[in-house]
Amino acid sequence: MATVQKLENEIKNVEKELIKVDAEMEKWRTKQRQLHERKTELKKALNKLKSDTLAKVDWAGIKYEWSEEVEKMLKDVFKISSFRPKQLSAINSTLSRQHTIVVMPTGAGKSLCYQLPALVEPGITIVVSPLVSLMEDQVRSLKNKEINAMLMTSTSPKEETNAALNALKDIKTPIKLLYVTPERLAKSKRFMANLQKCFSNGRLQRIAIDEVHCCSHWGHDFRPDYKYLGILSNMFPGVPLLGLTATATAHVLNDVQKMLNIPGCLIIKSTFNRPNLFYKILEKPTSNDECLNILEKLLKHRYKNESGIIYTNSIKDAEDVTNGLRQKGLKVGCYHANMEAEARSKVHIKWHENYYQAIVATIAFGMGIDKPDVRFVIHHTISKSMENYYQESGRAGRDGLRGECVTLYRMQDIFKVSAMVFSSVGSMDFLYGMVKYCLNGHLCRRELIAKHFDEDWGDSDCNKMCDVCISNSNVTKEINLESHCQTLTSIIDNAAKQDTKLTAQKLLDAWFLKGPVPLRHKGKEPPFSRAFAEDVVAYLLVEGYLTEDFHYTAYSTVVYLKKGPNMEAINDQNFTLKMPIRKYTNFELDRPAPWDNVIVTEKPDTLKRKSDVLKKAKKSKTIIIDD
Ligand SMILES: Nc1ncnc2c1ncn2[C@@H]1O[C@H](COP(=O)(O)OP(=O)(O)OP(=O)(O)O)[C@@H](O)[C@H]1O
Repeated sequence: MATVQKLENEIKNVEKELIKVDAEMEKWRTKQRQLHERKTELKKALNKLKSDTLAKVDWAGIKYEWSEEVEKMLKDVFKISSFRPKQLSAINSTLSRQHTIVVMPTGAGKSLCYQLPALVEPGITIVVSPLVSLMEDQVRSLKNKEINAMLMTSTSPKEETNAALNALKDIKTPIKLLYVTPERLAKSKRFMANLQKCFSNGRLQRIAIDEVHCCSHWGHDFRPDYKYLGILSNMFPGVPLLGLTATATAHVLNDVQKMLNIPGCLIIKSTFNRPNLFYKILEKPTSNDECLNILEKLLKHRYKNESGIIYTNSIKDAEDVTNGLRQKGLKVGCYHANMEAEARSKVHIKWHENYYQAIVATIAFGMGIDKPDVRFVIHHTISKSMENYYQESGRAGRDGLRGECVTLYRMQDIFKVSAMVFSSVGSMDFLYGMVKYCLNGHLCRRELIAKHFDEDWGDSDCNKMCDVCISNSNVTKEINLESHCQTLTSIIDNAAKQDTKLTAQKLLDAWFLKGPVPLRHKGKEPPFSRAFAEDVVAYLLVEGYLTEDFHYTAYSTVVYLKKGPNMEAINDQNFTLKMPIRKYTNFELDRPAPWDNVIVTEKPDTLKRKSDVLKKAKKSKTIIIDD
């Protein structure tokens, strides 16, 4: 008969067994996780190999049965004398029925890559586009070229929707391109049924997906509706998909291929270097008035009579800066998401027609800006990622003439942005990428941008078109941060003992022996300015020696600083940490920018466009042709 003792012993034995089983299971779970990770890595490597192999084909160099027709259409219909880099490769690959993703910077001419093939073959090209105004612009411009194109959105009048739906079924329709929003494409049963009909009639030529990065959570513009597009490759076998984007990071491209179900597809990537853009980081003053003074000088002198954009990171800032500049007699318009569509459109038009010298906008002013003569893009606050920065600053100089991209940077803005973005996945890494770009004072800014887009910069030349290269300094000075890390650690630990959290400003105060006495450290003041100390704090943050700690209050999010995971290393005997020292280079606010330093980004054989550029560059003295 079981005794209490016996049962208790057995329970103990079972518990011991369970511990063993748990340990064993944990081992297998780890093994399972590792295998999954390895499988994902291998799949990625396989897809990359497939993409790389396809990319080795000389798509532009081969003569195809359609080559003559393509050349003829280019000249006769589009009135363009020659292709820009990678356009012909993209056209030939999609006409060869390859699933292709085209990655080109803004304004490089992605639309031609699907508009021209649409005319070479019978049937219809579907163009999925996220923005109605963009679609309207394109359809208008196609109609001007006497190309039959239509659009279908949720707000299209009934007759237009019916006409578009009929065009899909009608084998005699003259329609060559049909633009649709992603939700129309996948959510409207009627549309899908007619598209199926178009496919079975052999008339579904290809599906172009503009702004294809919207498929990816990692993109700067994720749109949930894009996820429906994953069904297309299975539903319409043999119909090539052509994704187009200006976003080139490996993460995004990988995601897009996965979402569209076209792993290992051909990726055609053109360079992200915009040789005509000058990049500059400008020290942002602490007071709003001083900041407005800088903007005033820039608009009244450096950018006198020139057109541009000032990006802010909040609606309030956009309104304040607009009002501030208006009080100084400048003609600027304000643009943000809280305005009615009609008011936004009015501001856009006034800017387009150069009534406003500048538009002061949040990032709501984004896709579809096609003003060629934007001479300056000023970031009043840093962007939330390099990706965003490239897109936003890239709106300058679309005509190939000099454009200036000026970013006002100061440490405090990091926290303004992080408090807004910290809850979304990966956002802090994106933001820190942007901060690293601002803190950089020794590498060419173009090189950093190229690295961000996984592009090989090699020995390419910036032509002194960034503040780092113009400074002419080849020597990088560094500062040792070990002792400063010790001091900051002691301040943070001491505050924690007193149950006090430190914002960046409080941390700096304590470091400079200011603020509440109990929080100050026992040593000396740092041997440099507060502005330099801000750089040190920002550097330690982006390198993981400090970390942000977010706390909600009723009205806002407060950002405190605490020790980051890498701060542990200060206890190692061999710990060293050096920070490259940067200086803000000279930048004349009171004199016109050197507009005569013109860089023509076109290939020399694009004569028409080059001559356009030359005509516009009345003031030009130096023309550098980029071959
Ligand atoms: N080969 C070419 N030669 C001269 N001009 C061209 C060529 N290809 C396109 N363009 C012109 O360049 C301008 C920009 O083209 P497009 O709008 O297609 O750019 P995009 O890459 O789609 O830019 P975004 O990403 O901003 O939409 C258009 O005015 C277009 O007519």
